[in-house]
Amino acid sequence: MQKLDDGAGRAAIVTVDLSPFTDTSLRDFERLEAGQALVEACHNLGFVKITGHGFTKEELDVAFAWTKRLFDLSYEEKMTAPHPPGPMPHRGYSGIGVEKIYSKEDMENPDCSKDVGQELRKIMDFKARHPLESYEIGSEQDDQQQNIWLPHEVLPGFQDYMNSLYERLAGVGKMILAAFGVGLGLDPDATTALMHLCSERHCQLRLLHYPDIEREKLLRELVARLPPHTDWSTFTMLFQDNSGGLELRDPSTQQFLHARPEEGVLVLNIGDMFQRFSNDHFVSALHRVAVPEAGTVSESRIPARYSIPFFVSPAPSHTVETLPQFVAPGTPIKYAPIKFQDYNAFISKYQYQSGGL
Ligand SMILES: O=C(O)CCC(=O)C(=O)O
Ligand SMILES: [Fe+2]
Repeated sequence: MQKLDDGAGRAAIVTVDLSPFTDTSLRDFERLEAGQALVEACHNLGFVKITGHGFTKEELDVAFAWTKRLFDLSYEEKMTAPHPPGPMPHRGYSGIGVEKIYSKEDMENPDCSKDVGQELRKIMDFKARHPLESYEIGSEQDDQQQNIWLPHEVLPGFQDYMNSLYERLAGVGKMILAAFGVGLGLDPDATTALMHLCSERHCQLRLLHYPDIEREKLLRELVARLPPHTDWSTFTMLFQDNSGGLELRDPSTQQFLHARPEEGVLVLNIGDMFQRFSNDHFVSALHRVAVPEAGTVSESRIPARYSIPFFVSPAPSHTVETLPQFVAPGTPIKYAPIKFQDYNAFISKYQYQSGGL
């Protein structure tokens, strides 16, 4: 484990090496040490950088090359796999509309008022305007939502590659969850409950492209590529290119820390399900994608950014309950049990506003 300085004297995002869980030559005490470092980092901040996850630099280059190939297609080609209107199924391509400019106020006070009608209008507005495009992919074995693929001739090999990437990432998700179990010192029953937080058939792979932005637009107060939100999965594993901009909030200081891109490093943030399961031992991390301040940009455009988040999630029918180990007289239970699909239904009306799953 090493501590990194973010360069501005702020608290560092810890990096944990999980190779003891991928390298079979390593021993139990090394696994224990790595698992404990993971638990400690996520307890303190709600997010962590991870190495030793099993993906090589070359494999990540291939994943980003496919992602770029997808978004380089014409709009008409991408729209041969359109995300249907409404939240379900959450699959296929969502395009860029007219840009939404986020004010500093939007960034600091994401509005989640109770008026659903008004919220839905805002969501439509957000969807139509936010300056990014995405492609959502699930497991081919998902019994609730079917994938929406481009016709083979539009991008030959894309479907097969993305299916294999999904499978690999689901495996990494399971491995990381197991590492949490080791770090927490869970008994077998508690470990079984923990492992339900990752259903390999119900996770979600997202490909994201934030187009390049003219400096002029920055000057007109564009301050976010993605406004602050939490993810409502168990945790999110994210690979990013070297453009930068992902920031996660340190809950003790309320400061956003920049997850500076580093080759081969995966950024993990805790999601709402893990927060409920752990009774706030791990807190769902507020995060956003920022753009540089206009005054600091000398080029006429800031470059495009690509990222690949993978949302590790329980099965929709799974009821997420707080583990008794996290409840004590001083820390009473905070969350009622909830089915993941009910939580999703409740929260998905804010989907495009919150940018989550
Ligand atoms: O692009 C990123 O770095 C963040 C993406 C994200 O937070 C999300 O898709 O929920
Ligand atoms: Fe997110």
